[in-house]
Amino acid sequence: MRNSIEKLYRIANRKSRVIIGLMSGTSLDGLDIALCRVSGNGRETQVELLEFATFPYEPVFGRRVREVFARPDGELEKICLLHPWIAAEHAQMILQALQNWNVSPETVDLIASHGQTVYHAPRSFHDVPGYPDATLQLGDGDHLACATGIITISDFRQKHIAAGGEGAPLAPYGDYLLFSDPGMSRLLLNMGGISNFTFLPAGKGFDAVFSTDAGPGNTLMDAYVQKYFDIPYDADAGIAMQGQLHEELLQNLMSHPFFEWPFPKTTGPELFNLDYLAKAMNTTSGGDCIPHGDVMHTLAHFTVRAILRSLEECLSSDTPVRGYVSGGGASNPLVMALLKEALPTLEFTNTSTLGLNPDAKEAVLFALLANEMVSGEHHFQGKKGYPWVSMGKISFPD
Ligand SMILES: Nc1ncnc2c1ncn2[C@@H]1O[C@H](COP(=O)(O)OP(=O)(O)OP(=O)(O)O)[C@@H](O)[C@H]1O
Ligand SMILES: CC(=O)N[C@H]1[C@@H]2OC[C@@H](O2)[C@@H](O)[C@@H]1O[C@H](C)C(=O)O
Repeated sequence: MRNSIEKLYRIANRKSRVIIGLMSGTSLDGLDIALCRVSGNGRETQVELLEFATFPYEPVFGRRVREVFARPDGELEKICLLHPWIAAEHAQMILQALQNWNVSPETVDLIASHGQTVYHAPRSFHDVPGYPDATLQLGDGDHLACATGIITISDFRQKHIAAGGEGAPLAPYGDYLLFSDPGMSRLLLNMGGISNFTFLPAGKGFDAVFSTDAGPGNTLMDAYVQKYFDIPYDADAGIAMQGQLHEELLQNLMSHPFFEWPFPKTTGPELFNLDYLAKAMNTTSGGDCIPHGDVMHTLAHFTVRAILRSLEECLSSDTPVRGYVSGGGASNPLVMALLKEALPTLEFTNTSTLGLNPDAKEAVLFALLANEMVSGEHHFQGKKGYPWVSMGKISFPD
């Protein structure tokens, strides 16, 4: 153990570290693996993305995780079995990726593993008296460390909650370290299963940052076409484009108290799922016979309307700001067209114009959080819901 601590101390004191960042999202499509060279820390952090790949999951992964994913009745034994099993699956993918890249595991200093969120329950959602905000990610760090021989930092979200946050979004930490700009306010919008964004006011400190989950990104559209078309997602919004907006359904979708909850707030497929859609359709006149294309078109509007509702909190029409999108929703032409229509003065590009592959952004985030955990020297001024703390648990291979 002493050797491991001494090794970690040496890693912490080096000018740069080789860190593998991992992210597995709510679409359960695959594991993002980002091999990074991270230099410095705090606002002096520099990241070089050496390699990136998304390793697609075998169907068995999605099948097994979905037995508990976002389900309040998830069976304890399945959750227990998934924790080491997901870690073993991820370890195998990491070792395969390193082999593909001709990189020896011995040259990797740290793994930074988000794991797989299976349940996210902020108090505003679970509403169980006497219980705190809570979240659960599976894929145990000790198993990852033993299987790869690499010191592993994992389970980042627990410390965020312990220090006063809701466990998410964590993107603002990485966004602030890498992308805050003295001369231009920036909006980093991630449209994955759930949409979340970070607003970085020009030249301001971390305490001026605004970040929140906004609502469903792709998760409802994906779930709908998976159920009615047996396809993973509506590629290029082909189905949605054939439909039209059903205004009353959109109003009903937007009527949930979530959209009035105070900021920052977090959510997940625990709330935004097909039951949520069914309830909205049941309260819509003729809701049981809305054509699939109209439902999908309306869900695209829902994704954008939810984002706009949260943006009202931090953007005014005369705020000069540059927008950068990430997440698969950025590939949805209908969502992007509706965004641009609603925000005509906000030019959206993606983080590749800032030197970071948008597909790798979330995995790189966890590499940054691990870097701050082991080598960070700065405690930036946080604010309610955004504590600046070291996040993650350390697992040694021996
Ligand atoms: N060409 C496309 N047209 C429409 N939608 C697309 C396209 N490509 C990707 N998507 C959407 O992006 C999703 C995958 O993106 P991403 O990996 O960001 O989601 P995610 O893993 O759920 O992210 P997160 O974990 O942040 O929620 C797909 O399920 C789909 O909804
Ligand atoms: C509990 C959880 O896994 N939340 C995810 C999810 O996916 C997007 C959004 O909801 C975000 O809050 C978060 O992930 C990103 C990486 C974050 O923490 O910033």
